[in-house]
Amino acid sequence: MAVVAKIAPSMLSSDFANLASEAERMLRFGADWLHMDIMALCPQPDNRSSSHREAYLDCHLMVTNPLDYVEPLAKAGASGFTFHVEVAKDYWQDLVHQIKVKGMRPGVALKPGTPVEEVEGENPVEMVLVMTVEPGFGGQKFMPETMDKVRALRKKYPSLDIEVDGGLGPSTIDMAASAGANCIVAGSSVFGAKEPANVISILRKSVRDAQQSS
Ligand SMILES: O=C(CO)[C@H](O)[C@H](O)COP(=O)(O)O
Ligand SMILES: [Fe+2]
Repeated sequence: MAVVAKIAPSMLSSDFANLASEAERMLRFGADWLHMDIMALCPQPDNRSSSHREAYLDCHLMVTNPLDYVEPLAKAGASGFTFHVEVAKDYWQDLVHQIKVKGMRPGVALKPGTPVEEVEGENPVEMVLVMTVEPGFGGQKFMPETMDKVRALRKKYPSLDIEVDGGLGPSTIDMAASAGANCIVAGSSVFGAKEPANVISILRKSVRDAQQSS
């Protein structure tokens, strides 16, 4: 069975002064997940409004000490916990275990220069995030050369969630979708659009079309 398309607007591009209503707006527009880029700020348990308590929070940890975030993020209601393998090379499998124990879905992120071999191991992750820009901020240019990694992962793991993050929008989605990505993070292309719902549906359609023609 094909993996399911998940469209995840990146809240990094949202209006931070109105985070709750921005989240609600995206869910209304058809977002499957809310992508939360965590650098220094960490959501506290009481910060979730009741209206989006059920939303899937796809947390992308861009921190050097992901282990310190397992407990607080679990308490805050994180759904997915994706950390960068580059900062946890010696203990990433143990970290995956701890994330699972806390009831979150573990994911491992790869910077553009990190090979897929870094995430092969005995304690399987539920998602691999292939960064399609250097991590750090929104609005950067998509790097097509990262698609080789998406293709290699999809070939080896037909039912793994493969996420792409950085520079995704209507003009780049077909490259990612045809390479085999099914979880699509999009910040500026969604939040900067006149009609975000249209962009979300274009992204989803591209993933579904690519799956049907593969
Ligand atoms: O992890 C990220 C940057 O490193 C983000 O998810 C970023 O917000 C993506 O934004 P855009 O879609 O505008 O490239
Ligand atoms: Fe991200």
